[in-house]
Amino acid sequence: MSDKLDLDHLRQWIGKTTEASDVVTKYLVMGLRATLFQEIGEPKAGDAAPWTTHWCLAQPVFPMSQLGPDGHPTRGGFLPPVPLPRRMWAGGELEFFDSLRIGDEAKRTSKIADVTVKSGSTGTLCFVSVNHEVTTSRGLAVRERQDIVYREMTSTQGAAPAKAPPPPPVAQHRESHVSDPVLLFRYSALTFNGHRIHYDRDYVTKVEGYPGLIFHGPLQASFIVEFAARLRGGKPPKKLAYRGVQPLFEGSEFSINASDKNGGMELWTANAEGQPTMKGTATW
Ligand SMILES: C/C(=C\C(=O)SCCNC(=O)CCNC(=O)[C@H](O)C(C)(C)COP(=O)(O)OP(=O)(O)OC[C@H]1O[C@@H](n2cnc3c(N)ncnc32)[C@H](O)[C@@H]1OP(=O)(O)O)C(=O)O
Repeated sequence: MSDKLDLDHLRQWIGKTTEASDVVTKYLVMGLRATLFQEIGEPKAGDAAPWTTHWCLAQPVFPMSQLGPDGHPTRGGFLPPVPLPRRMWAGGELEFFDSLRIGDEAKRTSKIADVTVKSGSTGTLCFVSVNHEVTTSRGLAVRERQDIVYREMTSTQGAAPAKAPPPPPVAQHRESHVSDPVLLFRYSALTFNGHRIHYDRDYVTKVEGYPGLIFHGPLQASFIVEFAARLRGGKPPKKLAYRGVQPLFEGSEFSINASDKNGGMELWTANAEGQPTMKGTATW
């Protein structure tokens, strides 16, 4: 475990809150629909936005001088100053109560819920969980827990996997697309997310040691939510718990998969080899 991690200090951030609000616009909805491979249409005031539109709203805006080396705002403001260099979106839980609609003013309240340190197969991991609630004039729209993970640099990060992966799972429902850097750029722009691992190939390969640009966790979760809702006649899951299990890299086919289970669904995104990259369990 990293000796630089002062968990007692980092846990002083638990309970810290912040609020922000934003308006759902027609062009945001069109841009997100296009990025999620949906029909763009000509949306008008009052029309429902994609279910995870809240991730595009009221994102933190900082001057360039206050960004860290990874392109995110310097840590130690709302988020604790975790001294591990590689940030990832680990997973979370989403609950949907109402759609966001064009013209809505949405208010998000956020609270640091937990900070923990674990020892993973890839080294020391520091998880920061943030609870968010998004409301409109009609009431609560989305409640979520977002888990961010910070990883250390390891000398083996570029190494080949130690053992062969299991056979890929077979899905009852499957949709596939081809990814490219434009898709990732579009999602970074829609979410005002400056994280370099999504668009700066030199940085992601030479500094963070991954083999290529990385799909955003929330983009994969958005595909999962929209796929689940489509398979259930437009109704989003009441609850989706999801976890990124390995990075999904640019430049190849990827798929969104679902199988019915216990009245709900198991859903996952998968890479070109069919191996899951994000797994979720949805209930209605
Ligand atoms: C936006 C945005 C950033 C991004 O979008 S980054 C891209 C999306 N995210 C990913 O691609 C993450 C994919 N996942 C991984 O690379 C690995 O799963 C990860 C997170 C590095 C962990 O792998 P390990 O093999 O090191 O971990 P273990 O499986 O050995 O587990 C150790 C303990 O940690 C818990 N854990 C593991 N993964 C998760 C997870 N995703 N969420 C929550 N907890 C996790 C696991 O249960 C073990 O816990 P124990 O209590 O059992 O010890 C942006 O930055 O804005």
